[in-house]
Amino acid sequence: MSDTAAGSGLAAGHATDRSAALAAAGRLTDEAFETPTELSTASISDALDSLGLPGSLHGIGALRRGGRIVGPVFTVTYEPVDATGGTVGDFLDDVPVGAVILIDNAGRTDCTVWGGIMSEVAHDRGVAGTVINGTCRDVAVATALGYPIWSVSRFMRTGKDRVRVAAVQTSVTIDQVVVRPGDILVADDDGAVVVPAARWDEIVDIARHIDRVEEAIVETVRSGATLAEARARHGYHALQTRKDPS
Ligand SMILES: O=C([O-])CC(=O)C(=O)O
Ligand SMILES: [Mg+2]
Repeated sequence: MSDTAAGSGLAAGHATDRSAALAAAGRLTDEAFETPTELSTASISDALDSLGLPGSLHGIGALRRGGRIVGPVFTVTYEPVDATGGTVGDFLDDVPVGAVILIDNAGRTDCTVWGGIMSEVAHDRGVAGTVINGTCRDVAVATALGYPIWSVSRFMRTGKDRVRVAAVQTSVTIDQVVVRPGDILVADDDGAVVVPAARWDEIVDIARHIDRVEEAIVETVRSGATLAEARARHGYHALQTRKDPS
């Protein structure tokens, strides 16, 4: 058990080494995974558009402003239960350090799949954040911790006796976006977007190019051009236009 796990009083055997944890989370290792701090979900979404790739998770928004996460996805799928016995959070002991938990409860908003105890534990263990196709509660706890959450909504009725974990680390489909364990999720004030792990470097390069062009447009306007002139000069409209159908 590492010092970190000991210090937070967590169970022995929990993955605390980042490289091993990332490898366990999916197909990526630390070395293969650059995490640029500057790229926005908007730039990444435009980069995906330019390649004809899906990835933007429509309907899922930031619980509070100012959060930003980048990390490999640990997927969790929930299903409804008719009788008692279902619960939430059974998977949390297995989530590696640095992973982003992506929970698919089919967009259900009448009962939770995340709450304050889970925020406390995930925060202590160094989980990057939680993205939920569904709802969560105990938002004040997450806010006090600074633990970042993106979800469809917030609502206080528990998922206990209403849902249960059906699968972990299998592909999930959210808003027609197929997400595989180990794909890279980026989330900020504009929402959450997922990039296939194998396309990450390519998407990062394109997103950086888009950022540079957009900065040049603003500079061009500040130098005296009209917005129309600046956009035309730098090819603004075509930035995200599909160029390489795949
Ligand atoms: O029932 C839930 O949503 C879980 C919960 O409150 C918690 O983890 O504190
Ligand atoms: Mg609670």
